[in-house]
Amino acid sequence: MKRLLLTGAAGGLGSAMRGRLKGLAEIVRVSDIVDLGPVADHEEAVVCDLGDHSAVDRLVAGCDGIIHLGGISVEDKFSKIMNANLLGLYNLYEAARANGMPRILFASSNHTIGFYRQDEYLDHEAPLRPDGLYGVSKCFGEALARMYFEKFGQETALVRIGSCMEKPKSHRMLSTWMSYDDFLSMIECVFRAPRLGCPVIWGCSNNDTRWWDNSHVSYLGWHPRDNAERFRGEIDEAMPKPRPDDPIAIYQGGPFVNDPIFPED
Ligand SMILES: NC(=O)C1=CN([C@@H]2O[C@H](COP(=O)(O)OP(=O)(O)OC[C@H]3O[C@@H](n4cnc5c(N)ncnc54)[C@H](O)[C@@H]3O)[C@@H](O)[C@H]2O)C=CC1
Ligand SMILES: O=C(O)[C@H]1OC(=O)[C@H](O)[C@@H](O)[C@@H]1O
Repeated sequence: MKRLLLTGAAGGLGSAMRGRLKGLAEIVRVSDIVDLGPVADHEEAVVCDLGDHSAVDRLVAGCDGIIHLGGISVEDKFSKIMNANLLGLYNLYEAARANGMPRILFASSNHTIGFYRQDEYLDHEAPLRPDGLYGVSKCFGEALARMYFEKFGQETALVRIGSCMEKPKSHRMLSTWMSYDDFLSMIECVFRAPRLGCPVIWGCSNNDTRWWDNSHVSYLGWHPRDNAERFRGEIDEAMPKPRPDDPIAIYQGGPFVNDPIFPED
């Protein structure tokens, strides 16, 4: 691919993935609302608010693929979520429609289904059960992407990321963790597949205690290799196991189920 757009490139996951995308495209266009730091030879940097329609149109122009990580990534005031995750998504899909419909990988979240219990095993057809306004915004993103697929043929991978970070940080994340290497191999599969469609993909590694079934996307050939189980001893030593009646230990969304609705100023 000639030019791949990475939004949210200054964030936690964006900064971790940024350097790993070099082999995927000749140019990686990295974007965020904040400064992007030093720019490598194969990169071009664009500072842009996802809520700005014409700026997003310029951002997407000339791109052959989009990894969309930008947005509010935890529970927050609705006004903040609305700009980045609702208006921002609409702007991104309209820009894609106007610019040749590049394939999109959308960073959705396990918080679309956070109110399922940890003893339930889900497939992609499980009805949505978001655990907060942030989760609702990811449900919106998935629905918007689906509509652009049905109406216009725009392809998107709806990646319900569990916990993508260097290593799991809690007992819950022994189930939800996805390693950076596994995310990278998923990205490669998504952009190399001859046909993608608009599937939900559960974003977790090959964890012994995972809760999600990806068999419906076996056609993508993604085989996550890491397993959070190797961190169990470390987690057991670092923190007590939550009590079984603690919502953190009951619900797939973990601590997010306890978040309040944050008031506007
Ligand atoms: N890291 C994880 O385990 C998970 C991440 N995700 C999703 O993956 C994406 C990346 O996650 P993280 O890197 O952890 O989050 P993060 O909060 O570190 O990064 C998000 C980036 O989006 C940028 N951003 C926020 N509002 C913006 C706007 N209006 N215009 C342009 N950029 C804006 C922020 O400046 C930030 O750099 C997010 O969409 C998040 O919802 C979903 C599930 C789990
Ligand atoms: O559930 C989780 O662990 C993750 O889910 C998310 O959607 C968040 O963006 C991330 O900050 C959390 O760590």
